[in-house]
This record gives sequence, structure tokens and C-alpha cells, in this order.
Amino acid sequence: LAIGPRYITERQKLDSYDYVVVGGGTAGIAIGARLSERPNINVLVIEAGPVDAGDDIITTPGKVGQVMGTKFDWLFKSEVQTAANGRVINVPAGKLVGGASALNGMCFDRGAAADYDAWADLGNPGWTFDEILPYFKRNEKFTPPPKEQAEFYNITWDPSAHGFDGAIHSSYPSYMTDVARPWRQALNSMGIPQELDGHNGRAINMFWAPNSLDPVNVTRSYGKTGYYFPASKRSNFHILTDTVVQKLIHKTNVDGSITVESVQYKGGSATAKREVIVSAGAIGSPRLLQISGIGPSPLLKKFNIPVAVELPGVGSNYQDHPFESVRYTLRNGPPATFPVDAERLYRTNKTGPWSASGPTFYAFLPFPTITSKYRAILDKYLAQKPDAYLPAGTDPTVVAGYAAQQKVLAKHLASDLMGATEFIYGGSGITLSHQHEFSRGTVQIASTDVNVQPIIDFRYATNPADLDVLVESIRWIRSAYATPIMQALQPIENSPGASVETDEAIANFMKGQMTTMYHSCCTNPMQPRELGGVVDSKLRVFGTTNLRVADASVIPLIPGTHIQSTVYMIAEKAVDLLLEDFAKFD
Ligand SMILES: Cc1cc2nc3c(=O)[nH]c(=O)nc-3n(C[C@H](O)[C@H](O)[C@H](O)COP(=O)(O)OP(=O)(O)OC[C@H]3O[C@@H](n4cnc5c(N)ncnc54)[C@H](O)[C@@H]3O)c2cc1C
Repeated sequence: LAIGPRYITERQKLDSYDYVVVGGGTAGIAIGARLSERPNINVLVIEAGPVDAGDDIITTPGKVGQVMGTKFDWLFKSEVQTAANGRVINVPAGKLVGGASALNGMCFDRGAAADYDAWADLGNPGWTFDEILPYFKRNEKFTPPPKEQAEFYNITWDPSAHGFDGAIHSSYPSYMTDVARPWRQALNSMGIPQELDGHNGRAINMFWAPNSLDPVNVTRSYGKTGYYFPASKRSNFHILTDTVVQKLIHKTNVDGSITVESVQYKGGSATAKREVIVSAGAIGSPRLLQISGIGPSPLLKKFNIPVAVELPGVGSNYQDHPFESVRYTLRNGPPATFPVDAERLYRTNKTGPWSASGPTFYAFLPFPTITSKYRAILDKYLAQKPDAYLPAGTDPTVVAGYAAQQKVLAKHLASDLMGATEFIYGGSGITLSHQHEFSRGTVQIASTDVNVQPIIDFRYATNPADLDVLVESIRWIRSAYATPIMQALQPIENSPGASVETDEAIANFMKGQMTTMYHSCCTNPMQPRELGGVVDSKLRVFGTTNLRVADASVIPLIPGTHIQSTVYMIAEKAVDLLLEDFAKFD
């Protein structure tokens, strides 16, 4: 196997590999790297983007957000959001080794147990929280906060829920401000408890969660550092960078199933002896399947693509966490802190604001905590005809899948064990985001050319039940600011403003604001085929013999959390599923 540098040119490529992974992003690089830990396996990862050169905008925590819009971003844009005031929304997506893990805000939390139990409820054995916890832990290398920091902020954690020798560092930044203390106290005064740890299945109420942060170098921990670096030293791990996969080439078997024979890219192709894994992300994976003839036949026929496997679910079920902000001025708030000399502090001793990225303190509130109207809203939602707000002409299997999701979602949302809305306090206001939107979007090719961006339609707020949840969430924020603790800060609501009072006015405000929290997922749902599923519970694409998908696209229901650690968990579990079948292909 041994050939020179691990990131290779077309000429150095082997004739075939045990596994070919399409997309070296968050999930893909993890899968490729983990497989290569077995010396008897060789693996090729093909990534559209480069290996970054340790660019400051990627590695420095305080610079999060600055990679968007650069050469490391696919620069996608959404369709006009007709139900959300006709806006076009940027949809950033990583185009480099490590994918979105190099772009993201470094929040490293998990969903509540109910979020994943809901996946199992949809017909996916093996995916309850208890069953997937080992894979979350396998990915994580947790460093608890120092004692003084933990005591000052009351940061608590449950050691049994963390991994300590995984690939991705999780830790707390040394730089924190105390601006959220009154908020925490106010929520406590409303009877909302602080959980021991969001990582242990109780990512509800209030809790602390770490960032994907290397505590020694105080830099981003991501796909490149955690998985690519160790793998690149192994002779059985190869990667083709700056290489966009155009198509999966397959043959049809006597039973009608297909076998992928090779993976085609500009100037060449690669062959897998065992399996091909598509990990091109929530936009890239359905695009590649559709171009390759795996998808809804009406769409494929529109582009004269022969239908290899009729799978109406490919590109359906698109979910995200739309977010909005409510802005306040605090007339008696804490004095503003000026991050003087942030650059010098970071460069000299890795302290100061540049050493910190995303939030670490969260409130994910169950629906019954947010509103006493939760039952009425859920009943109204359950009474909807399943296809009432899906795109016209949605395939009956996809409608059946949505009907199953309606029941599962409503059951869990009625409990105290699933977060319905996330609230992040930032001093001058609250960011709130709907964790389980009822609307469903689509991702559909616009061309047979993989370099043409597909039609990305969130379809935000197309289901009016989403607005019911958001209106109640705004009302809840107002009730939190009405507590004596928050009133002592003398808040004035600037936006939407106290005059925006009726349900209709609040809903209108939301429609004009909602935008992506960058959690695109669910476009190749893991669900039974008769429910519009694309992969089974072992991530095998229905109707194929050697093709799996493993990335954010296989999530059936978006969990109430920032989703990167969930994607890493999927990748870690995918490796075990692949290895279970390793011998089958001998
Ligand atoms: C700006 C931003 C901020 C975020 N913030 C957070 C956060 O703070 N916390 C959190 O938990 N989550 C966050 N997320 C979400 C999380 O990072 C992503 O959901 C997750 O990383 C997606 O992983 P993935 O493997 O599905 O896709 P990706 O990581 O996007 O990987 C897909 C890879 O496939 C490659 N690819 C696509 N098509 C092809 C092709 N045809 N040929 C070859 N390669 C291809 C891409 O270039 C990419 O590298 C954020 C996401 C973004 C974009």
C-alpha cells in the first residue's frame, strides 16, 4: 500500500480502495481517518476543497464567522423565502478538509435524550440516546474547566457523559464575561433549573456546554486537527483534495438493485472494493445522489437522468434551526467592557476575547415551560393533514414519513424532556431559535453539473404552526424580562418593541427576521423506505448493495442542539457499521 505523501495526486492513486469516501468534511474525514486506524484497510477520501494552511480565520476562536464568504465556502444561496417576507438567505457550507467544522461557531453541545430517542421511534433501531452515547464519547476529548472558573460560574459536568481521549477537544475558554449572571438568576427565579450537564441526555432547561477548543493551543479543534492529521501519517490513508466528485457510476443487478462501480471526478475515477460512503453534507449529498440517478423520478426525468433507484426522499425533509433576535437596551446594565488589545493578549499568552468563540451557557426550554398553550398548539398541529404544508406534489411515501414525524414530534414536545426553543442571552438581547421546525424544505438539482448550486429552499414558516411556537417564545422572553431580577437592569425592548403586541404582529416580525443558524440537515433521512427514507438504520442507501450516506443529511429529525457533535457521532457510528460488514465483501 505504501505510497508517498498521503495527500496524493491522480497518478499516485491505487487501482482500487477498500473504501472511497466522498467529501472530507466533518463526517467524511472522521470516517476516513477512523477506517485507516485498521492497517488491513485502505481508504481514499475525495474532498472538493483544499487542506487549509492553518489560516488565522479558521484557527483563532475569536475570529469565528470570518471564514464565511471566503474560498473555503461553497457560497450557496437559498431560494426566495416566500413565507418569510421574500428574502434570499446565504447558506454557508465548508469547502475544505474538515468541512463545516472549520467554519462553525465551535459550540459543542448535544441534544437531549428525547431528540435521539425520536429517531429510534421513527423505525431506526440502534439510535436511542443510550445506544449512541458511546459514539459521542469516542469523538470527544474533554478537559474540565479549572476549579476557580467552575466555582465562579457554577459550571458543572457529569464525567460519565464525556469522552476523554477522542479526536476533538472540548473545553471552556478561559475568557468569559459575567454578563449572563442576572439572566441565569432570573430563569432560576422562574423555576427553571440548571442541569448538571447537557451532555448526559438532559440538554434542557439551563446548562453549560464546552466549545470545540484545544485548551493547550487555544485554537479550533476540527476535522483537520482531530482526524486528518493523525490519518495523514498512515500509508493506508489517501486523500484527493481540490477534487469535486461529479457522479457515482453504477451497474444494475438482476434483482434491480445497483452496485456502485466507481466514483467519477474531473480527470479520473476511483474504485471501491467494499463500499462507497457519501459524506458531502446536507446540500452536497442529495445533489450527488440525484445527479447519479438516485432520487425522485419526476426530478430526475426533468434532467433526462436515467432513474437508477427511485427514492423520493432524496432532497426532501430539509430542516434547520431558523433564528431571530429580540434586542434590549439595559439602562442599568453592567458597564460595557472594551476588549482592548485583544490581538496582543491572544498573540502573547492566548488570553482575552480572541481566545473565545461561541456561547457556552444555554437555555433549551421544553414547550410546556414556554407556554401553557403548548397542548392546544400541538393538538392543532396534529390535526393538520400531513401534506397540507408540504410542497405540492410531494410523493406519498414522503408524506407518510412526515405524518410519522408529526406524531413523534408532538409526543416528545409535549414532555418536559425535549427543548422546543433555544434562548441565548447576550447582554443586549436574546437570540432565540426554533429547535423542531414543522416546515419542511427541499434541496433539488438545478443541473446535471455538480458545480451548479442546487435549488436550496428552506421553506421557512410555510407551516403556520412554526409561528405559533415562535410567538409563544417571544412572549416567554418578555415574561423573563418582567422578573424583578431583569427589571432591576431597567430593560427597554427595542426590537420588535413593546408596541408589537398581537400574535399577528409578532409573527410578522418573525417572518421578516428568521435566518439560518447554519444547521442544514435531514435531506437524506434515515427512515424506512415506505416513509420516504433514503438510508436504513445502518446508513445503507435503499436499493443499493455498497453505498452508504453518513453526514448531517441522514438525520431524520433535527435535534435540539448545535449539530456538529451529532454529526461526529454519526461518523463514529458509521465506522462500526461499515466494519460489521467488512468481511461481507471478501
Ligand atoms: C457557518 C456555520 C456555523 C456553524 N456553527 C455551529 C456551531 O457552532 N456548533 C455546531 O454544533 N454546529 C455548527 N454548525 C453546523 C455543523 O458544523 C455542521 O452541521 C456539520 O459540520 C456538517 O457536517 P457534514 O459532514 O454533514 O458536512 P460538511 O462538514 O459540510 O462536509 C461536507 C464536505 O463534502 C465536500 N463535498 C461536497 N460535495 C462534494 C463533491 N461533489 N465532491 C467532493 N467533495 C464534496 C465539502 O466540500 C465538505 O468538505 C455550523 C455550520 C456552519 C456552516
